[in-house]
Amino acid sequence: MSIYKLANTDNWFGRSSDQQLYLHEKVKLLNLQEYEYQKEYKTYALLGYSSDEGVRRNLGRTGSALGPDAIREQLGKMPNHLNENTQLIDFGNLECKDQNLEELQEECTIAVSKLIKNRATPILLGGSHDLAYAHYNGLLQHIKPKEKIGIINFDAHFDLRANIDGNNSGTPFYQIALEHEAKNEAIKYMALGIRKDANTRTLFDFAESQKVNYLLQDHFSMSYLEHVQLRLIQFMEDVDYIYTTIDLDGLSSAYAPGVSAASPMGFAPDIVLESLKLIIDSGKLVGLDIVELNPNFDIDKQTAKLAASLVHYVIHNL
Ligand SMILES: N=CN[C@@H](CCC(=O)O)C(=O)O
Ligand SMILES: [Mn+2]
Ligand SMILES: [Mn+2]
Repeated sequence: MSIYKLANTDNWFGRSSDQQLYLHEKVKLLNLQEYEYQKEYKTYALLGYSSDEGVRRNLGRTGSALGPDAIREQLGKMPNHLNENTQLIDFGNLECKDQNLEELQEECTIAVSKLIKNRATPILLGGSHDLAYAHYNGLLQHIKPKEKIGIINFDAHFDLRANIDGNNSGTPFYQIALEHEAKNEAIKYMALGIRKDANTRTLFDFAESQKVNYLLQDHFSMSYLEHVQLRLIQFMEDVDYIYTTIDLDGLSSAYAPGVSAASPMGFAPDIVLESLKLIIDSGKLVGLDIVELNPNFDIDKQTAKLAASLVHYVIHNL
Protein backbone atom coordinates (compact mmCIF):
# COMPACT_ATOMS: atom_id res chain seq x y z
CA MET A 1 0.00 0.00 0.00
CA SER A 2 1.05 3.57 -0.59
CA ILE A 3 -0.13 6.43 1.59
CA TYR A 4 -2.67 8.89 0.24
CA LYS A 5 -2.39 12.31 1.88
CA LEU A 6 -5.26 14.70 1.28
CA ALA A 7 -4.47 18.11 -0.19
CA ASN A 8 -3.30 20.53 2.47
CA THR A 9 -4.30 24.21 2.68
CA ASP A 10 -0.86 24.96 4.19
CA ASN A 11 0.64 24.57 0.72
CA TRP A 12 -1.51 27.30 -0.78
CA PHE A 13 -0.91 30.88 0.25
CA GLY A 14 0.08 34.31 -1.10
CA ARG A 15 -1.34 37.78 -1.60
CA SER A 16 -5.08 38.05 -1.11
CA SER A 17 -7.72 39.52 -3.38
CA ASP A 18 -11.48 39.22 -3.53
CA GLN A 19 -11.40 38.37 -7.26
CA GLN A 20 -9.35 35.16 -7.36
CA LEU A 21 -6.39 37.03 -8.76
CA TYR A 22 -4.03 34.35 -7.46
CA LEU A 23 -4.01 30.63 -7.98
CA HIS A 24 -4.10 29.84 -4.24
CA GLU A 25 -7.52 31.52 -4.30
CA LYS A 26 -8.64 29.59 -7.36
CA VAL A 27 -7.46 26.08 -6.48
CA LYS A 28 -9.93 23.58 -5.01
CA LEU A 29 -8.74 20.93 -2.61
CA LEU A 30 -10.60 17.66 -3.13
CA ASN A 31 -10.39 14.00 -2.17
CA LEU A 32 -9.58 11.86 -5.18
CA GLN A 33 -11.61 8.93 -3.83
CA GLU A 34 -14.75 11.07 -3.90
CA TYR A 35 -14.17 12.88 -7.19
CA GLU A 36 -16.67 12.62 -10.02
CA TYR A 37 -16.77 14.23 -13.44
CA GLN A 38 -18.09 17.78 -13.39
CA LYS A 39 -19.29 18.55 -16.87
CA GLU A 40 -19.46 22.31 -16.43
CA TYR A 41 -15.67 22.54 -16.03
CA LYS A 42 -12.49 21.92 -17.90
CA THR A 43 -10.39 20.36 -15.13
CA TYR A 44 -6.68 20.32 -14.37
CA ALA A 45 -5.81 17.81 -11.67
CA LEU A 46 -2.70 18.25 -9.57
CA LEU A 47 -1.49 15.09 -7.89
CA GLY A 48 1.81 14.81 -6.03
CA TYR A 49 4.06 11.76 -6.26
CA SER A 50 5.85 12.47 -3.05
CA SER A 51 8.59 9.87 -3.22
CA ASP A 52 12.34 9.77 -3.71
CA GLU A 53 12.59 6.02 -3.25
CA GLY A 54 13.44 5.61 -6.95
CA VAL A 55 16.32 8.07 -6.60
CA ARG A 56 17.57 6.30 -3.48
CA ARG A 57 17.54 2.97 -5.32
CA ASN A 58 19.32 4.62 -8.25
CA LEU A 59 22.08 5.81 -5.88
CA GLY A 60 21.13 9.47 -6.20
CA ARG A 61 20.71 12.19 -3.59
CA THR A 62 17.30 11.97 -1.93
CA GLY A 63 14.92 14.86 -1.22
CA SER A 64 12.55 14.91 -4.19
CA ALA A 65 9.72 13.61 -1.98
CA LEU A 66 9.50 17.27 -0.94
CA GLY A 67 9.14 18.37 -4.57
CA PRO A 68 5.33 18.41 -4.98
CA ASP A 69 4.66 20.68 -2.02
CA ALA A 70 7.49 23.02 -3.02
CA ILE A 71 5.90 23.43 -6.48
CA ARG A 72 2.45 24.10 -4.98
CA GLU A 73 3.92 26.77 -2.71
CA GLN A 74 5.22 28.69 -5.75
CA LEU A 75 2.24 28.01 -8.00
CA GLY A 76 -0.25 29.35 -5.46
CA LYS A 77 1.42 32.76 -5.41
CA MET A 78 1.20 33.11 -9.19
CA PRO A 79 -1.56 35.08 -10.93
CA ASN A 80 -4.71 33.29 -12.00
CA HIS A 81 -5.75 33.91 -15.60
CA LEU A 82 -8.02 30.87 -15.85
CA ASN A 83 -11.61 31.49 -16.84
CA GLU A 84 -14.59 30.56 -14.68
CA ASN A 85 -15.22 27.35 -16.60
CA THR A 86 -11.80 26.03 -15.83
CA GLN A 87 -10.96 24.50 -12.50
CA LEU A 88 -7.65 23.63 -10.89
CA ILE A 89 -7.95 20.87 -8.33
CA ASP A 90 -5.31 19.75 -5.89
CA PHE A 91 -5.84 16.08 -5.06
CA GLY A 92 -2.97 15.86 -2.58
CA ASN A 93 -0.05 13.44 -2.54
CA LEU A 94 0.71 9.76 -2.89
CA GLU A 95 3.60 8.67 -0.68
CA CYS A 96 5.72 5.55 -0.70
CA LYS A 97 5.26 3.15 2.22
CA ASP A 98 7.99 0.78 3.47
CA GLN A 99 10.14 1.56 0.41
CA ASN A 100 7.59 -0.32 -1.71
CA LEU A 101 7.99 1.70 -4.86
CA GLU A 102 6.21 -0.83 -7.07
CA GLU A 103 3.02 -0.56 -5.01
CA LEU A 104 3.22 3.23 -5.09
CA GLN A 105 3.46 3.05 -8.88
CA GLU A 106 0.47 0.72 -9.10
CA GLU A 107 -1.64 3.05 -7.00
CA CYS A 108 -0.48 6.06 -8.95
CA THR A 109 -1.55 4.30 -12.16
CA ILE A 110 -5.01 3.71 -10.66
CA ALA A 111 -5.21 7.38 -9.65
CA VAL A 112 -4.27 8.59 -13.15
CA SER A 113 -6.77 6.22 -14.69
CA LYS A 114 -9.48 7.59 -12.40
CA LEU A 115 -8.62 11.16 -13.39
CA ILE A 116 -8.79 10.35 -17.10
CA LYS A 117 -12.07 8.48 -16.62
CA ASN A 118 -13.44 11.64 -15.03
CA ARG A 119 -12.08 13.77 -17.87
CA ALA A 120 -9.53 15.69 -15.83
CA THR A 121 -6.08 16.41 -17.25
CA PRO A 122 -3.48 14.93 -14.90
CA ILE A 123 -0.63 17.21 -13.94
CA LEU A 124 1.58 15.13 -11.72
CA LEU A 125 4.28 16.61 -9.54
CA GLY A 126 7.36 14.62 -8.55
CA GLY A 127 9.07 13.04 -7.01
CA SER A 128 11.49 10.69 -8.72
CA HIS A 129 11.16 9.87 -12.40
CA ASP A 130 9.75 6.39 -11.75
CA LEU A 131 6.53 8.40 -11.66
CA ALA A 132 6.63 8.25 -15.48
CA TYR A 133 6.05 4.48 -15.54
CA ALA A 134 2.98 4.87 -13.33
CA HIS A 135 1.62 7.91 -15.16
CA TYR A 136 2.05 6.35 -18.61
CA ASN A 137 0.31 3.13 -17.58
CA GLY A 138 -2.64 5.08 -16.21
CA LEU A 139 -2.99 6.94 -19.51
CA LEU A 140 -2.54 3.75 -21.51
CA GLN A 141 -5.61 2.20 -19.92
CA HIS A 142 -7.73 4.67 -21.89
CA ILE A 143 -6.07 4.17 -25.26
CA LYS A 144 -7.94 2.00 -27.76
CA PRO A 145 -6.06 -0.99 -29.30
CA LYS A 146 -5.18 0.71 -32.61
CA GLU A 147 -4.32 4.07 -31.06
CA LYS A 148 -0.80 5.16 -30.21
CA ILE A 149 0.47 7.28 -27.38
CA GLY A 150 3.84 9.00 -27.71
CA ILE A 151 6.11 9.93 -24.82
CA ILE A 152 8.02 13.21 -24.96
CA ASN A 153 10.64 13.34 -22.23
CA PHE A 154 12.65 16.50 -21.55
CA ASP A 155 15.67 15.02 -19.80
CA ALA A 156 19.45 14.72 -19.66
CA HIS A 157 18.94 10.97 -19.32
CA PHE A 158 17.25 8.27 -21.38
CA ASP A 159 16.07 6.50 -18.19
CA LEU A 160 16.32 3.24 -20.12
CA ARG A 161 18.23 1.34 -17.43
CA ALA A 162 17.21 -2.29 -16.87
CA ASN A 163 15.07 -2.82 -13.77
CA ILE A 164 16.69 -6.13 -12.80
CA ASP A 165 17.09 -4.97 -9.19
CA GLY A 166 13.65 -3.35 -9.02
CA ASN A 167 12.19 -0.21 -10.50
CA ASN A 168 13.94 3.11 -9.98
CA SER A 169 14.19 6.63 -11.35
CA GLY A 170 16.41 5.42 -14.20
CA THR A 171 14.19 2.56 -15.44
CA PRO A 172 10.72 3.86 -16.45
CA PHE A 173 11.14 3.89 -20.23
CA TYR A 174 12.98 0.56 -20.26
CA GLN A 175 9.99 -1.00 -18.52
CA ILE A 176 7.59 0.64 -20.96
CA ALA A 177 9.72 -0.43 -23.95
CA LEU A 178 9.78 -4.04 -22.79
CA GLU A 179 6.08 -4.14 -22.10
CA HIS A 180 5.37 -2.83 -25.60
CA GLU A 181 7.82 -5.31 -27.08
CA ALA A 182 5.95 -8.14 -25.35
CA LYS A 183 2.83 -7.01 -27.22
CA ASN A 184 4.75 -6.77 -30.51
CA GLU A 185 4.46 -3.02 -30.48
CA ALA A 186 7.17 -0.39 -30.56
CA ILE A 187 7.51 2.22 -27.85
CA LYS A 188 6.92 5.74 -29.21
CA TYR A 189 9.50 7.63 -27.21
CA MET A 190 11.16 10.99 -27.89
CA ALA A 191 13.87 12.21 -25.52
CA LEU A 192 14.94 15.84 -25.72
CA GLY A 193 18.22 17.11 -24.25
CA ILE A 194 20.09 13.82 -23.89
CA ARG A 195 23.67 14.29 -22.66
CA LYS A 196 26.50 12.14 -23.96
CA ASP A 197 28.33 12.62 -20.68
CA ALA A 198 25.35 11.29 -18.71
CA ASN A 199 24.33 8.16 -20.65
CA THR A 200 26.49 5.09 -21.32
CA ARG A 201 27.16 3.48 -24.67
CA THR A 202 24.84 0.62 -23.73
CA LEU A 203 22.02 3.10 -23.07
CA PHE A 204 22.58 4.70 -26.48
CA ASP A 205 22.66 1.21 -28.06
CA PHE A 206 19.40 0.23 -26.35
CA ALA A 207 17.83 3.55 -27.42
CA GLU A 208 18.86 2.84 -31.04
CA SER A 209 17.48 -0.70 -30.83
CA GLN A 210 14.12 0.69 -29.67
CA LYS A 211 14.20 3.43 -32.34
CA VAL A 212 14.04 6.12 -29.66
CA ASN A 213 13.75 9.52 -31.26
CA TYR A 214 16.30 11.63 -29.41
CA LEU A 215 17.92 15.03 -29.63
CA LEU A 216 21.24 15.60 -27.93
CA GLN A 217 21.57 18.46 -25.48
CA ASP A 218 23.88 20.46 -27.79
CA HIS A 219 21.16 20.49 -30.46
CA PHE A 220 18.32 21.18 -28.07
CA SER A 221 18.54 24.96 -28.01
CA MET A 222 17.00 28.05 -29.63
CA SER A 223 19.88 28.08 -32.17
CA TYR A 224 18.38 24.87 -33.59
CA LEU A 225 14.73 25.88 -33.13
CA GLU A 226 13.58 24.98 -36.64
CA HIS A 227 15.22 21.60 -36.43
CA VAL A 228 13.71 20.95 -32.97
CA GLN A 229 10.27 21.98 -34.23
CA LEU A 230 10.54 19.76 -37.29
CA ARG A 231 11.57 16.73 -35.24
CA LEU A 232 8.74 17.33 -32.77
CA ILE A 233 6.13 17.76 -35.50
CA GLN A 234 7.29 14.57 -37.25
CA PHE A 235 7.12 12.63 -33.99
CA MET A 236 3.70 13.97 -33.02
CA GLU A 237 2.18 13.31 -36.45
CA ASP A 238 2.73 9.61 -35.93
CA VAL A 239 0.78 9.30 -32.64
CA ASP A 240 -2.79 9.89 -31.47
CA TYR A 241 -1.98 11.12 -27.96
CA ILE A 242 1.01 12.62 -26.20
CA TYR A 243 2.26 12.16 -22.68
CA THR A 244 4.87 14.75 -21.69
CA THR A 245 7.30 14.40 -18.83
CA ILE A 246 9.76 17.08 -17.78
CA ASP A 247 12.74 15.93 -15.76
CA LEU A 248 14.10 19.16 -14.30
CA ASP A 249 17.63 17.73 -14.32
CA GLY A 250 17.66 18.18 -18.10
CA LEU A 251 17.78 21.92 -17.53
CA SER A 252 21.13 23.52 -16.81
CA SER A 253 21.96 23.91 -13.12
CA ALA A 254 22.05 27.64 -13.89
CA TYR A 255 18.24 27.40 -14.10
CA ALA A 256 17.52 24.29 -12.07
CA PRO A 257 20.01 23.75 -9.25
CA GLY A 258 17.48 21.95 -7.03
CA VAL A 259 17.34 18.52 -8.66
CA SER A 260 18.35 14.99 -7.75
CA ALA A 261 21.24 14.96 -10.27
CA ALA A 262 22.69 18.34 -11.27
CA SER A 263 23.26 19.17 -14.96
CA PRO A 264 25.65 22.12 -15.38
CA MET A 265 25.63 21.43 -19.16
CA GLY A 266 21.85 21.16 -19.49
CA PHE A 267 19.41 23.01 -21.74
CA ALA A 268 17.61 26.33 -21.14
CA PRO A 269 13.92 26.98 -20.33
CA ASP A 270 13.22 28.90 -23.57
CA ILE A 271 13.51 25.81 -25.78
CA VAL A 272 11.28 23.89 -23.35
CA LEU A 273 8.60 26.57 -23.68
CA GLU A 274 8.88 26.58 -27.49
CA SER A 275 8.51 22.80 -27.48
CA LEU A 276 5.58 22.89 -25.07
CA LYS A 277 3.87 25.42 -27.35
CA LEU A 278 4.03 22.94 -30.23
CA ILE A 279 2.94 20.02 -28.06
CA ILE A 280 -0.07 21.97 -26.79
CA ASP A 281 -0.93 23.16 -30.32
CA SER A 282 -1.02 19.54 -31.50
CA GLY A 283 -4.17 19.08 -29.40
CA LYS A 284 -2.88 15.62 -28.39
CA LEU A 285 -1.51 16.25 -24.91
CA VAL A 286 -3.30 14.05 -22.36
CA GLY A 287 -0.99 14.14 -19.35
CA LEU A 288 2.00 16.06 -18.04
CA ASP A 289 4.38 15.65 -15.18
CA ILE A 290 7.34 17.51 -13.77
CA VAL A 291 9.82 15.43 -11.82
CA GLU A 292 13.03 15.36 -9.81
CA LEU A 293 12.66 18.67 -7.99
CA ASN A 294 14.85 18.36 -4.90
CA PRO A 295 14.20 21.39 -2.65
CA ASN A 296 17.17 20.43 -0.42
CA PHE A 297 19.52 21.61 -3.15
CA ASP A 298 17.49 24.51 -4.48
CA ILE A 299 18.80 28.07 -4.43
CA ASP A 300 16.32 30.78 -3.53
CA LYS A 301 13.52 28.36 -4.64
CA GLN A 302 14.47 29.01 -8.27
CA THR A 303 13.87 25.43 -9.39
CA ALA A 304 10.53 25.23 -7.62
CA LYS A 305 9.55 28.53 -9.27
CA LEU A 306 10.66 27.28 -12.65
CA ALA A 307 8.60 24.10 -12.20
CA ALA A 308 5.60 26.19 -11.09
CA SER A 309 6.02 28.50 -14.11
CA LEU A 310 5.95 25.48 -16.43
CA VAL A 311 2.74 24.23 -14.81
CA HIS A 312 1.34 27.78 -15.01
CA TYR A 313 2.18 27.94 -18.71
CA VAL A 314 0.55 24.62 -19.51
CA ILE A 315 -2.69 25.17 -17.60
CA HIS A 316 -3.10 28.60 -19.21
CA ASN A 317 -2.43 27.44 -22.77
CA LEU A 318 -3.83 23.94 -23.07
N1 LIG B 1 16.17 9.93 -13.28
C1 LIG B 1 17.38 9.94 -13.30
N2 LIG B 1 18.15 8.99 -13.82
C2 LIG B 1 19.55 9.17 -14.00
C3 LIG B 1 20.31 9.58 -12.77
C4 LIG B 1 21.65 10.10 -13.09
C5 LIG B 1 22.56 10.38 -11.92
O1 LIG B 1 22.26 9.95 -10.79
O2 LIG B 1 23.58 11.06 -12.13
C6 LIG B 1 20.09 7.90 -14.56
O3 LIG B 1 19.74 6.82 -14.09
O4 LIG B 1 20.92 7.95 -15.48
MN1 LIG C 1 17.32 13.04 -15.68
MN1 LIG D 1 14.76 11.29 -15.80
